[in-house]
Amino acid sequence: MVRTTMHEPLMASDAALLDILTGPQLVIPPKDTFARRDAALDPLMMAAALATGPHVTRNHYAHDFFPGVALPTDEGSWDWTKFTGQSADESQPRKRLTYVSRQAPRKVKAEPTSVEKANILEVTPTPPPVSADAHPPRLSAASGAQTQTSSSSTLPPLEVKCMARTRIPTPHGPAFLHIYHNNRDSKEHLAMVIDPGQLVESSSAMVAPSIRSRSLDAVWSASETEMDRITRGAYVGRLSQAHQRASAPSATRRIAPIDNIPSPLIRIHSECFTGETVGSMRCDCGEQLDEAIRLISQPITVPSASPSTPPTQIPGRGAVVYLRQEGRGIGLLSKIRAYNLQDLGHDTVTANLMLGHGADERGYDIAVAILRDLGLGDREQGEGVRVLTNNPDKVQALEDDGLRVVERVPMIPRSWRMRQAAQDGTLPSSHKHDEHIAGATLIGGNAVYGQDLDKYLRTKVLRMGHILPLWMDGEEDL
Ligand SMILES: Nc1nc2c(ncn2[C@@H]2O[C@H](COP(=O)(O)OP(=O)(O)OP(=O)(O)O)[C@@H](O)[C@H]2O)c(=O)[nH]1
Repeated sequence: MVRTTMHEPLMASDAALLDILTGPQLVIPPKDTFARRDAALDPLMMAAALATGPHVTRNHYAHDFFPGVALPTDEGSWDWTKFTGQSADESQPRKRLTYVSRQAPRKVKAEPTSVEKANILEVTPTPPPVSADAHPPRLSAASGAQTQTSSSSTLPPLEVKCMARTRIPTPHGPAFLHIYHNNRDSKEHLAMVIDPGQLVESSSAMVAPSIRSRSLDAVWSASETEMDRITRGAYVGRLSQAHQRASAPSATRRIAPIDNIPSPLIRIHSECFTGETVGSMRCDCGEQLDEAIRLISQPITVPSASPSTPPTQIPGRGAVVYLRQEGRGIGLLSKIRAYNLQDLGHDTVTANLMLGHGADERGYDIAVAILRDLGLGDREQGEGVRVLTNNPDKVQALEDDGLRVVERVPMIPRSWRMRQAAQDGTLPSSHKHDEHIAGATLIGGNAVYGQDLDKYLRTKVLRMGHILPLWMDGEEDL
């Protein structure tokens, strides 16, 4: 990779560059250390070096060189500062390097390193101006939503900013996908806002307040045009060739709960590539994402104030916040390793512990900040929320991070609900075989049954305290 041509021998400067990239310490060499060759390779390599190493946060995947390892706990493999390349026995050859990607466990990286602290302190006081097409590393306090809580006193207040929003038609109805940036990690966390009332152009038709991002609707720069705003999604009504109206910045306002209208329904969902993208039945994540969008999209019946007037129906409203914390925060690589341990007979909690991780390493402060930006669940201003989850620890964590939760709404696995209905004799015969449809955990799918899935659901109830009536052995066959 370092050679300029296939047959050219490794130059001294190449070797020095390689040492920097693979060495135990990140040392930035003085300018002009290396003789310039023929390509923009050095800046690229230096960028690669800067993007790895001890300053990565726990949310970054680190791509770097290590001795080949079997388990992440071996040889301090997550901690490249421990690797010297030298064997204890000087007569032995240097250890061979392999190229790997991994994520440090939360408990190790939650405390920022000195380099991280320096970066944070250096950038935060003077945030760069934000333009519609720029992706700023830090956010402007004027347009970003801040949380009051900070996981560490050394970190600046958490800020999130919605960079773009667009309409997504789903099998359950329309939604607005919002992409968020934040000043804690480099991931693009998402929010699916379900509020089809917003697609109606006349505001008089809206009964409930619109769920809109304050940071998206804010003015980002004096020079931004109406087209800049519309392109990033700061528009009202439904966008079409005939209708293009930019939104006005929304002042921070108190959204009072409206009489009789239930608080918005929300779900905080953590990324699961296997369950959501390839329909893995080792977990229920794909189904839960789909079920959350379906449940939030259900029309809401609003009882009338007087017994003589019939109830009215309004469109469903709420949001799914989608956090990029794969595998309960341990990352896809560790999750895949955990699956192999599960195939050896361990359950998901034990497998995590065997790999040196906690049972659950997720955090919810970014989700709470995103909801606050959407005017949801804010203790001071905004509506309380009803949260779709079976996990009482998640509710507690959300409340600790400042979310106003007014109700926990359970999510019953579709296969358990269907088997219950079959047992009660209330299952329509046309549904009898639906739960075996291949790939049915994917969006818009149906109930699906599998032994791995059942084992996972039972672990959640028996080992993780999820609040679900347990479907007992021997009752699974329809
Ligand atoms: N470590 C690990 N993570 C898993 C496994 N299966 C699914 N996940 C991850 O678990 C996360 C979902 O968390 P769950 O524990 O299923 O559910 P929850 O979010 O705590 O609770 P609910 O709100 O009721 O769904 C996703 O990020 C998945 O990628 C597994 O076997 N091991």
